[in-house]
Amino acid sequence: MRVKSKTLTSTNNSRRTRRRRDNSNKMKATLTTHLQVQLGIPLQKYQQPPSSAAASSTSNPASRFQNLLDSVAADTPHIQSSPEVAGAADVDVVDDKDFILSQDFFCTPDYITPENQNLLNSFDGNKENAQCPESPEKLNTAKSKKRRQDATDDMSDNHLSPSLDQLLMLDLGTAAFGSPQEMVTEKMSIGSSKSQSYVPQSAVALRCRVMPPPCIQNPYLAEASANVVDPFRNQRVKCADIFSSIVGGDGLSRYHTDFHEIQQIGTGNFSRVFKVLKRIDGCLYAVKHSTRQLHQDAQRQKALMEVQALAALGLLYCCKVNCFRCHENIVGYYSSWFENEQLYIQMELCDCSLSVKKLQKRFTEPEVLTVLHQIAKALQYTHDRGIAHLDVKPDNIYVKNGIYKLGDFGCASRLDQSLPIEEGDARYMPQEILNDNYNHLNKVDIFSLGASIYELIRASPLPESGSLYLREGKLPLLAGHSLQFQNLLKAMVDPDPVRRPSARDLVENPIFGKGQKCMKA
Ligand SMILES: Nc1ncnc2c1ncn2[C@@H]1O[C@H](COP(=O)(O)OP(=O)(O)OP(=O)(O)O)[C@@H](O)[C@H]1O
Ligand SMILES: [Mg+2]
Repeated sequence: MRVKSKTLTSTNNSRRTRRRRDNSNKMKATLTTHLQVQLGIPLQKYQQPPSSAAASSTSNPASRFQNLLDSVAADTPHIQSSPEVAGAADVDVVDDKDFILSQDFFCTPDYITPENQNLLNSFDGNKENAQCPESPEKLNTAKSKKRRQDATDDMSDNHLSPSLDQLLMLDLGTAAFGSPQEMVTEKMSIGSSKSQSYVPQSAVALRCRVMPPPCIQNPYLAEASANVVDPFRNQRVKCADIFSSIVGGDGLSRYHTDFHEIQQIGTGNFSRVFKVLKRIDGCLYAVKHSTRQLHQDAQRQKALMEVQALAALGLLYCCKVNCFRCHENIVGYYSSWFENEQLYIQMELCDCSLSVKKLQKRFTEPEVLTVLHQIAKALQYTHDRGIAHLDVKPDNIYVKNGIYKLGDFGCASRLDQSLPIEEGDARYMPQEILNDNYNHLNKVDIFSLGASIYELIRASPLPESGSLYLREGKLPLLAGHSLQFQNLLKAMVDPDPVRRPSARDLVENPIFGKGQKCMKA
């Protein structure tokens, strides 16, 4: 009985082994097809018959690829779902992590796929140095650290053809940010390879996705959460340095990955603005990016102030619909990032600005009253939150579907003077700010709005240095316009900022009757 039982077991085992081999072969065929599609190269040459695979040397890349296929096939759940196979004593034990890592590697997500497929071109099974990926989980910590160091050396030796191990070496696991020494090593490896190969950049950028950049306090938000605990702060700061300087190198552009550029729609003194289509949601946006590279932290921080002001104002929590919405008269803000040392800002797309040079049209009184009322509402909202725009002018007023919106918060500052003040376009600035009197920054915006409205009525640009008449509060008679309107405009450009109406006064002025409130451009 005992012998018979043994014989039966042995027969069952050999049947199981055969069935397992059949299943494995089917699985391998499927995987090969799948990998061929992923890699875009024929893989037959890397495969060997099962018998020779076992005998071949582990240093042979072809056999390592075969082993990889074997491992995946043996570890695939639907094969193991058979209790017979699952229970077989002679099944090769394959670490789950191998499968996940291998698949992660081959199914590289699109956002890290380099535009130039050099990596895949370098994947040549005939080359001695092309090694199959090895799970870092199987390596002890010391080995893992050594591999990182080795790879740094390797990259400088062979930067044009990084091996698969090098790519995997820059793992996304918990060891992503280890000791400060490791970070230094990382920085060196990035620095040395930056101009030569994009692959390390991709890998490091991936790390930065794992360890996001620092949380920056928004100075425009009164209730800014200064006490928020950031457990990764020290590590984040190091990461942010790398992030801001390397992202946007060859083949790794968030702008080009996420957006399709349609056309340039504007140019400012410091930036260019493009109409873009966001690939993932199919919607149109405006993306503004600085023309100059921002090499220094101070430059970056200054540029960021526009984003922070826009974020503090361009988002409004709407209880009715229980979501964030833009203020109707402030250009909507979506997102921002650094790329190639330039700041990118994704905004609501508007139809055009009220630039007098571009529009070349004379506004009627009802039309300018609509502009005045809507931008006064934007300013009331801005001033109520302790912020001054400081660059109100027709170029920075956009129109979308008949709604006027205030944009370009590049000069925004706090009314309490707690932030540096940089006045905007001199043509629209009142005398007091040119004399460095910053006590009534909200009234600076009122003067600039008055000067802008005056320009829209005249349909010709103000002189470069601004209108002396306006600064002295001397408004030329505006033929064909009501006295009520002319008096309001005169009050807005009063040389004494205290006597100028506030944004709230403007919004509530009886000149904007019921009809005016509903009127669109
Ligand atoms: N969201 C938008 N939708 C449509 N057009 C826009 C948008 N943002 C900017 N523009 C266009 O781009 C031009 C330049 O933009 P912006 O004023 O923000 O740049 P800037 O460099 O800060 O300008 P400035 O010279 O005023 O400092 C605007 O005058 C406008 O014509
Ligand atoms: Mg502008």
